[in-house]
Amino acid sequence: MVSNQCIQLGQAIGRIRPFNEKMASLADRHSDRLTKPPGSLGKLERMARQLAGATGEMWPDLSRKAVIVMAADHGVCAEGVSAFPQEVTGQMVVNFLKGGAAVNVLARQAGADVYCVDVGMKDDVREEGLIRRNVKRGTDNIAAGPAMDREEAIAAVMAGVALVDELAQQGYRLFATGEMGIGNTTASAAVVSVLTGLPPETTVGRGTGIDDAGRVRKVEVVERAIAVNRPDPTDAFDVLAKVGGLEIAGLAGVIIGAAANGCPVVLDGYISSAAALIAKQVTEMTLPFMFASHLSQEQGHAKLLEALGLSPLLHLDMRLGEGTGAVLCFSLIDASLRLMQEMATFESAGVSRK
Ligand SMILES: Cc1cc2ncn([C@H]3O[C@H](COP(=O)(O)O)[C@@H](O)[C@H]3O)c2cc1C
Ligand SMILES: O=C(O)c1cccnc1
Repeated sequence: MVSNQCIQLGQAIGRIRPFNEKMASLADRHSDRLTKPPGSLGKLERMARQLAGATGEMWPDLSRKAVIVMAADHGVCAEGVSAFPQEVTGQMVVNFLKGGAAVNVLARQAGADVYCVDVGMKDDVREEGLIRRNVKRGTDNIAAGPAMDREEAIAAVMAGVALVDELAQQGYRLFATGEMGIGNTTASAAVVSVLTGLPPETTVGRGTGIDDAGRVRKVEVVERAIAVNRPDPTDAFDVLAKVGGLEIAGLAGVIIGAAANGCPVVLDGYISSAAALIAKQVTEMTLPFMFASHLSQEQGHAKLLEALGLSPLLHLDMRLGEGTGAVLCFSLIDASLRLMQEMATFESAGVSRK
């Protein structure tokens, strides 16, 4: 039976417009008329091209910006895969809502709003400002069986799509992906291993800072999760349901939703990029809307970005998550658009060229 959620997801995918090559070429042409050697602004120029092609506008107004922090818990924490206890997820969510986390500070600096979503937290947090879209009170332990069922995975994806639809209605045009979920680098590594074929030895990192022995255990846990669940790498929802997480699913939905609304979406670190791999698997049409913000210190992130065909803008040795790296790149996107709009051309400034 095809559920209502599946139909809505199909409709969202159907709304994604293909990359506008004509607008991208116009952006390139304009860029080459500006008072600089062609290509000398590097990725800032390529960004302007991609923004034009993705939005279908030469000068998109991306002044309204939102970072969506999807929060969820992970049953796999029972295997001792994180350096922090599970209750930190809920405690950090309260911190986000009070404005005290790193992502809040960086969002204030970037002129962006933070939206925190309970898509799968274990605790029923009722703090003011929390967007309550709980699909399941934490995943089950992926080392012993599936994280969730397929319907729950699709419902979490749709929670992300629907939220972006709402925010786009309110005028937001630029999104960043963020997350909070103790244990989520383990689920992300499992998703990445299944979808890329890379062994867990390559995709498993230290997350919040586990030691060598902890990492050996984490690799073994991811190997077991894949062996026990046997997810189908050609079926993104099977992968999400068997070895994923509710925030990873929610963020895949945010990415699909952004694309459906013609809005660029800036990816944060490892977990966000794992969600992007899911979105890419659902439809490659999401790819032109994605920007990779930074290269996380988390092992495997470089290979994951390679699998997405994306090149990170920043190398800051960060390994936090929450959306921090993505929000930092909002100012680079603003810079790219501003250069395109405000720089003089060779003609207008009377600067010679051959
Ligand atoms: C205080 C604190 C704030 C955080 N903000 C993001 N994360 C990050 O750490 C978690 C993933 O690492 P692991 O898989 O090792 O648990 C996620 O919640 C992620 O967003 C945090 C972690 C902690 C402890
Ligand atoms: O890259 C990330 O997103 C990350 C890395 C470590 C811990 N939490 C998040």
